[in-house]
Amino acid sequence: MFEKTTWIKLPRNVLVGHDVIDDLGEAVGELYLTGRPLIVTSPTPNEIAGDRVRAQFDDPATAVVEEASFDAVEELKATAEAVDPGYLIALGGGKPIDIAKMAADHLDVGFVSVPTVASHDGIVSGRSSIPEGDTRHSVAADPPLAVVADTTLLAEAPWRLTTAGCADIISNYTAVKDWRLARRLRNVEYSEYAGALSEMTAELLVENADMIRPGLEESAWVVVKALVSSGVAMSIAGSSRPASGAEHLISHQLDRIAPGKALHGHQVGVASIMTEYLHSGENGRWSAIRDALDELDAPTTASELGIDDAELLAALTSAHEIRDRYTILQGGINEEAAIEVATATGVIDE
Ligand SMILES: NC(=O)C1=CN([C@@H]2O[C@H](COP(=O)(O)OP(=O)(O)OC[C@H]3O[C@@H](n4cnc5c(N)ncnc54)[C@H](OP(=O)(O)O)[C@@H]3O)[C@@H](O)[C@H]2O)C=CC1
Ligand SMILES: O=C(CO)COP(=O)(O)O
Ligand SMILES: [Zn+2]
Repeated sequence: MFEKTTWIKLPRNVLVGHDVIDDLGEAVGELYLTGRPLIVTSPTPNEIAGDRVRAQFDDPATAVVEEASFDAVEELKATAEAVDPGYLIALGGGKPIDIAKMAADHLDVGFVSVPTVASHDGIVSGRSSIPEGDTRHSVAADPPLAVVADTTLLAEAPWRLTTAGCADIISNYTAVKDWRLARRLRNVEYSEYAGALSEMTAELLVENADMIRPGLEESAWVVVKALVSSGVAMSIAGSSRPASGAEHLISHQLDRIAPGKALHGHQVGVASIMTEYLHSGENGRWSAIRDALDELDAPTTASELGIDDAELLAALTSAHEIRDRYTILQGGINEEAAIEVATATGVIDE
């Protein structure tokens, strides 16, 4: 008997464009939500756009979060108990969006994502990534009911955050390769639809790389649409598999070994150059991934990440230990092989 059930949760309204933050009230109105909103933001986005958001709602409450942590989620839930919101609006980068996403899930209310930076695909996905001690937990939660991404604001945000978003998308190439490998060798459930969407998203971004430049609204548009697509691929898959393979394992290890040194997207981009080499060898597409990252001003070496060679090699050789996810690094890579891949790809100097 056919017993599979598919349950795909996706945003209902996705609004991307010039000054669309002023249409947030209308976009939320179409969701038939009731009650007052609790706006979850962090200091800079609150300063930049908080008043524009608040002006569109009756009796909004605001919570400003300073850090991404499980304590911050609990504090937000306590604030929500006091203000009794009908739904949450997350305004900012990954930090307030992840916290609001997780708190909304616990409170059983909806949330709307209003990203002010295009730094990674978590701004639209159904996953929160919350650090705890030297570990990072990737927690499943419902994706946003709506995403309102104002390209005017996103184009003005720091360029390095946008290049990190681009690199997070480019890493989808190797994430999908790892997923297919896991299907072949471990019979892991695989979605052709999600895999193809994720790969096509990376392809489109690379094809448009020459028009992704600082300060250009068109660039913000291309990047945020790619992030939305990647989030949709994860929602279809019901996991982060289409966008997170061995390159993400290496990045998660770097977060433990060298915390705070580089952005998530930049780490997964550099790691992706190496995992592509491991998949396809010296004549594979690793140099195309490196060139695409370079064209987008994203780092391609450990030193550009601000990470020293020993830290990179430690992350590479221990990445397989942190999660039960079959990838090209299954069983681990030894020190000699790690040096070989890192030097052959130019990630560390010979
Ligand atoms: N869910 C997922 O799948 C993933 C989640 N993450 C999580 O996301 C977080 C990192 O994401 P990131 O977006 O970098 O986080 P932040 O929310 O910390 O934003 C990055 C920085 O940009 C500032 N900022 C926000 N908007 C603007 C703007 N328009 N102009 C200028 N500055 C702005 C913030 O200011 P301020 O300091 O005032 O907030 C902050 O300093 C981490 O907590 C990480 O764990 C990472 C990868 C994947
Ligand atoms: O960053 C992500 C996808 O780009 C989320 O992946 P993780 O599940 O590894 O946290
Ligand atoms: Zn990522």
